[in-house]
Amino acid sequence: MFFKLLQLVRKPLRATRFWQENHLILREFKSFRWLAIAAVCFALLASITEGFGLGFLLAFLQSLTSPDAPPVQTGIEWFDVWVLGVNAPVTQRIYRVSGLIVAATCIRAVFNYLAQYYTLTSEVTLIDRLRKRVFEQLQSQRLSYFSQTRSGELVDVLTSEMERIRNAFGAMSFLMTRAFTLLVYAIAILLLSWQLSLISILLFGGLAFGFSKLNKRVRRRSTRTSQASGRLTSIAIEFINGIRTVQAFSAQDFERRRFYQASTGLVQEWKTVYRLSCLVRPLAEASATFVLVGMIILALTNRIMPVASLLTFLFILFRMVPYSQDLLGVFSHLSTMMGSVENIKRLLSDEGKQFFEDGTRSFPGLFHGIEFVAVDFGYDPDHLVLKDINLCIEKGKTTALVGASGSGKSTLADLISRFYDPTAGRVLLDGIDLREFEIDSVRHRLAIVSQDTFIFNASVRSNIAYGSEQATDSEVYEAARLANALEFILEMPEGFETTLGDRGIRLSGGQRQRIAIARALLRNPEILILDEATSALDSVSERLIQEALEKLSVGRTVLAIAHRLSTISGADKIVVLEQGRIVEQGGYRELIDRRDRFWKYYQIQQAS
Ligand SMILES: Nc1ncnc2c1ncn2[C@@H]1O[C@H](COP(=O)(O)OP(=O)(O)OP(=O)(O)O)[C@@H](O)[C@H]1O
Repeated sequence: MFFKLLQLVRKPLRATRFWQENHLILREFKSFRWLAIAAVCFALLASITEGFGLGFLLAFLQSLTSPDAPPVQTGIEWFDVWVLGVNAPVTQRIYRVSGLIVAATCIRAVFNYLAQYYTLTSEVTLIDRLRKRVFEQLQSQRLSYFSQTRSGELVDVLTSEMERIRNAFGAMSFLMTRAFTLLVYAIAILLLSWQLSLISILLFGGLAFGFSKLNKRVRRRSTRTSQASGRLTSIAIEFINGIRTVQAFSAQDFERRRFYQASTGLVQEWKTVYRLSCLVRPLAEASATFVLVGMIILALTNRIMPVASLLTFLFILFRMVPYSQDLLGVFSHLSTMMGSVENIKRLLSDEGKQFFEDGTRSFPGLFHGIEFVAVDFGYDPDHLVLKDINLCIEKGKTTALVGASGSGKSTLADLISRFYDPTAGRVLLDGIDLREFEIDSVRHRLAIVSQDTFIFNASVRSNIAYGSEQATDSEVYEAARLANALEFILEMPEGFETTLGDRGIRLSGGQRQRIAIARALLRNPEILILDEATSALDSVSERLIQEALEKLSVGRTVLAIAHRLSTISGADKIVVLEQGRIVEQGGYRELIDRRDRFWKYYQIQQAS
């Protein structure tokens, strides 16, 4: 009694835990619950119709084997008399029952069709919702999240893992329909002979228990296949994205080894899973046949029931066996999907993630300037990249950042766009903390022309109008003209409609940069961040770009990160960074005359 009570309490607890563990996925059902309910209802109706079919089959067999015995009846008088024809001659009864069997099969087929349709529709809707949620989650992550996570793993979750979840959902709905039908079968055999049913349930229950242990082992191994698959995708994506570097450094062999190793590793993991999961079906088949044969012998030797009932009983049992096998097979298949479920849950979960906290003020535009007050910053808080930065970037002026590679110039610029927040200190826009502003209102007035401008696999026009979708064709044309990009764009086969290929692979470095300048010009930004390309350009490209940048900078607040000191001779203020600290600042001539840090850089560049 005590144990029964304990079990009653434990069941809802287990259901609650299941909900808690999977609510990130399960809550998505809300949006398509009617579809799911329709699927369940039709599956249920199909199973009930199957039950009727079995009743008709019993009546059919009875009429054949014992024509004189009273036929099985439903107890509903009008149905028994008018439809089953219990009072009619035996041949007519056989015809009627045959017709009923055909009708039940047809109706069941219709219900099955509807159940399957609604299930599949629910399936794709669930995946659509999950994919969008994962995407939203990624959108709300800080930039630091992406530098800590391998892009391949994220892509893997958005593509293959989603596909596996879709399979899992399909398997679950299959499980549900099979379970309904099995329930109907169980009721039917119980009605035919509860003793024989009890023996079958005990024996089959024992088998199912044994197989659930096997499934648990499969589940544990499957998590490792998901990890291995993520690793493989990561390597593939890195290889494709870095193909220029791979070829330039003749690193094909290294990449091949890395890829082959990961691929073979994945195969090994799958092999281990398959070794276990493939055991389930044949083992189940063999043991079930053994049990069934035993039962037939038992029923025949002990004459437990009339022949028609025994035939129906066995017919149902024979149908139950593959259904139960399917059920077990699906369980083990589901077990292999648990790794994917865990990966998606990890992405959807908020735990351990730092979300971007947006401000509430709308940024009205810059009136005085941007100020850094005692700013410290470190990608990892124990290792500061910027230390005690105090700096004023005046409105309408050009401020240039100079310093050795790795001194923190790009990082400092990134703090203005709020890609990162200071570890200590504040960045102020007209005296107000940047964190108080709605970031979109700030970014709308800001443009970045950086070393690694991303070119999308879209037309030249879409690339220039990226982020300014409302721009007219003539505005795009004008921006391209001002950016000195018009000439090479018009030379392309389809002009502005030419597709640029993955990451702008069809463009030269200088052309890419001019597209970036046109993109910035179109935004007409108040604040401009220029991260000069470190890669050397030919002198014509350099002059064209410099000219375009000068046009772009007119009347704007500019923060320029310079590698070539010649490009910043016109800057209003030059700031020299060394190991994350400002070591010198002032006008170009003033710093040259001071003959200190900036002068040293100047000397080095002059010499080279
Ligand atoms: N996403 C990141 N995660 C961790 N560390 C980073 C990241 N980006 C840059 N760093 C580190 O921060 C330091 C400053 O880098 P930053 O890119 O700001 O220098 P920089 O002066 O702009 O260099 P360069 O002139 O070569 O572009 C470097 O030590 C760099 O390794």
